[in-house]
Amino acid sequence: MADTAAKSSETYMFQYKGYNFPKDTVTPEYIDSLEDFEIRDSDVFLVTYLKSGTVWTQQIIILIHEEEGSNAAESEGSNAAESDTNLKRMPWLEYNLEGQDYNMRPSPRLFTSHLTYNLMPKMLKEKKTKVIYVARNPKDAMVSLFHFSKICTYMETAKNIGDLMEKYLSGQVVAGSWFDHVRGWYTHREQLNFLFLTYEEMIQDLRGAVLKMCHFLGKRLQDSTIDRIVEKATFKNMKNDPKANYEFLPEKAILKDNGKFLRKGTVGDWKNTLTVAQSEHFDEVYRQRMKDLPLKFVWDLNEDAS
Ligand SMILES: Nc1ncnc2c1ncn2[C@@H]1O[C@H](COP(=O)(O)OS(=O)(=O)O)[C@@H](OP(=O)(O)O)[C@H]1O
Repeated sequence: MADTAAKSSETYMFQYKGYNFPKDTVTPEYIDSLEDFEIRDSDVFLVTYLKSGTVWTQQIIILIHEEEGSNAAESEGSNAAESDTNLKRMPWLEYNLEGQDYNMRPSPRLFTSHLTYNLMPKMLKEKKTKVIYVARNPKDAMVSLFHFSKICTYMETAKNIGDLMEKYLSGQVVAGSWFDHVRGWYTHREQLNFLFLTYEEMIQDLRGAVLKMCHFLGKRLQDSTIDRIVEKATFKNMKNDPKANYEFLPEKAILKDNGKFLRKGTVGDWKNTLTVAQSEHFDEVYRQRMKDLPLKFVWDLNEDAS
């Protein structure tokens, strides 16, 4: 057994305020400091649970803001911060990997976060700050995590999907429970300036999702600009986009064994991974945990949301 697999979960993460942080990436003091982090009306937060389409939506939000500048001129793209990676342009609130002083960033500041609602800056609900929350059906998010755990240096490598599933369903993985994350954000949506999207609707209608985001962000872009954003956000193009594919991260920070952040980008890959019994067990837990939330997900592109 590989060294990494033999290590226990505690070697890789620590629990703080109900959330599981990867070890050595952040301190409790920094997380505490976020409570009073000064939010601006013009800030935009993208919030997701792990493996739910974060870097994809991040690319779209960045492009919407950059292309806005080039809209009138109908140019071939924006020159704004062209050399910067998406990580630099839209950093994680909780993992300040670039060591930026967030207070010094010019508006509008774009942030990414995997945090739960209760860990976010408390000013969030007092401001007009825009929050885009993207959720993915949890079977696919778990399968994505399963593969990611094999290439991610800050995570315990999953022994097998059954073992990961037990941990996933009880929230003993990085970022804690999918159920708690979605519930925490969804139930506070009316107190926030909030757009809820799903990974699956982005797969089914990427242009429609880009338009929804433009509308929410108050950006009126020309059709040709929207087309350009959609094109730059396709799986194929993002995979080859060095500023968006996260292959720029040094191995010690995240990816090992030449692992790819953009793996498959589909809906329903769980069907290739879970046994029928595992899937039924997942469904049972899902039914219990979600029974009072009016959320529906697409689990298979040939079926309606349920
Ligand atoms: N453009 C595009 N189109 C479709 N799918 C995409 C795209 N970009 C990223 N992805 C897929 O999103 C999954 C990674 O999720 P996250 O970005 O949330 O990962 S992370 O939590 O920030 O580590 C991961 O899903 P899986 O392929 O199922 O593993 C990525 O492939």
